[in-house]
Amino acid sequence: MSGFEARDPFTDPIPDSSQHELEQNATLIVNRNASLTLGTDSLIVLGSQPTRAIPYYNVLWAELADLEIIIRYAHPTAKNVIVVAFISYIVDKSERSRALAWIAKLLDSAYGESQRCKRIKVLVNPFGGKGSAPKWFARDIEPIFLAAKCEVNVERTQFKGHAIEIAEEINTNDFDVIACCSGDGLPHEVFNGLGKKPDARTALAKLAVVQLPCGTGNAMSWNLNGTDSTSLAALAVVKGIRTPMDLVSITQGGNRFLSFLSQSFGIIAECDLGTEHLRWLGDARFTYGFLKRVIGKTLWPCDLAVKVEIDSKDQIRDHYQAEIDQRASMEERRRQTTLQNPTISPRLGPGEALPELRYGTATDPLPEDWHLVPQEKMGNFYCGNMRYMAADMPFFPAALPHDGNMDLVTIDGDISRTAALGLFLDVAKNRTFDNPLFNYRKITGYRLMPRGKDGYISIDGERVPWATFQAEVHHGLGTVLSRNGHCFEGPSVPNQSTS
Ligand SMILES: Nc1ncnc2c1ncn2[C@@H]1O[C@H](COP(=O)(O)OP(=O)(O)OP(=O)(O)O)[C@@H](O)[C@H]1O
Repeated sequence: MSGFEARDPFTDPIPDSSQHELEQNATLIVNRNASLTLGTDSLIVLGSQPTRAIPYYNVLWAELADLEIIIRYAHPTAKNVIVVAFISYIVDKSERSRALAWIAKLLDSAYGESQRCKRIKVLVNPFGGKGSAPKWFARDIEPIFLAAKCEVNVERTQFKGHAIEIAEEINTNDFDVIACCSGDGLPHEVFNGLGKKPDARTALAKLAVVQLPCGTGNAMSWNLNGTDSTSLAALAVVKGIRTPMDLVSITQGGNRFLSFLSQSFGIIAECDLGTEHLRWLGDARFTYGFLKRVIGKTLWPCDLAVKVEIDSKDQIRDHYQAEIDQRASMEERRRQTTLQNPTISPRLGPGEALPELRYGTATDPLPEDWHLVPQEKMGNFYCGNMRYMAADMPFFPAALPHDGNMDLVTIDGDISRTAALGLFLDVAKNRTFDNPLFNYRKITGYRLMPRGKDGYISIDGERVPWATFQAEVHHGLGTVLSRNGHCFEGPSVPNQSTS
């Protein structure tokens, strides 16, 4: 995947000689022929054969046991696999206090603003990954958590909806993270379980929800961990930075629930949910469903009202850049809400249930400035809260974790088959944003009324009834862990028009 590879943590080169001119106290002599030096991006192990650089990102833990210094780290054994490895040396008795100070510095560099020793509630879907999730957790994930001194409490989900109950009942003081060894279904349930708590806002601000990719759809992990490798994702969670994330309230009939990923109506929903019987085809079932409907030029007429915030692509580009440029101030804000001493984001009052709905529910009269517009030619209605919808599907390149907006893409269903196919193929190459057929808006709410008897509406990949629904975004209501603390992984909105 472009964008991710450039930041591969294992490509850190051994520094050149100028970088060896480091402060004296950065180096710990561990025996006559060996030394450990804190370099710019890596721990440099001199005296081992050959000289090695271990990127700080890979350092899991370091400690002094009596006079033995032990450093555990993630060692790559293949492009997408890491395992726990360690080095150990005996330090001289006279060096003991210097060694302790050196270890403290190493851990500062290894963790930066990421919380150490996270307390993680792990939920394992025994059916995730065609039944492999429990094995993958034990083999690829748990050893990394334990080597990083995380506290781990594991529970297998027993039935559909169990994760909602677990999250609703969890004591928010006992954990820092809820990690889902699953596809995208379990995180959806966990956000909703936390949302049912009487103090939902506090719970959603305190507990970071993460995914350890064990499903077929692992969009959350692609967005936040930049991978669907279980071991790399485990390391990303260990090193993950708490990041507020917008969540979306969906109302339909008398129900209200949360969406963290996407809502779709039209070709995407049909390809996802309408091809379940073709699961044996693997990922190809989506392509098959897509081609079938493109060839048929299927339309999904509906009525749609949208609360648009930004509708020009140039302005969306500027908005995206401005949010990215604010990184320092976001980090500052996050520092004030570190997990060790959690306080609630200034936008949220502590101890309260889910926020009031600004725009009412799907059954209320439409807000005054909203207008239902008939959409006779709707082909694809796709509203996203994250960048990736699946591996190599960065459908929403301008999506940001907490800009207080949803990203809406609509595409007419009567465009030529060649154009539709071109758009589909261009998503993976991140070349759709400037295509005039790819209608892209930043929005804060919408109501969609489907027409016809029946069809598919997908919320976070789950089917909901074929009936009017309404969505509105809540700025920074949830919390996740991300690699960089401020944006999703992968290619972002192109700098300038590519069309
Ligand atoms: N023990 C269980 N028995 C039956 N269903 C379960 C069990 N545990 C979890 N589930 C259900 O499995 C679904 C979630 O699966 P998962 O999170 O792996 O996401 P998914 O995206 O649906 O999976 P996949 O990506 O493999 O298609 C949820 O609906 C959840 O309630």
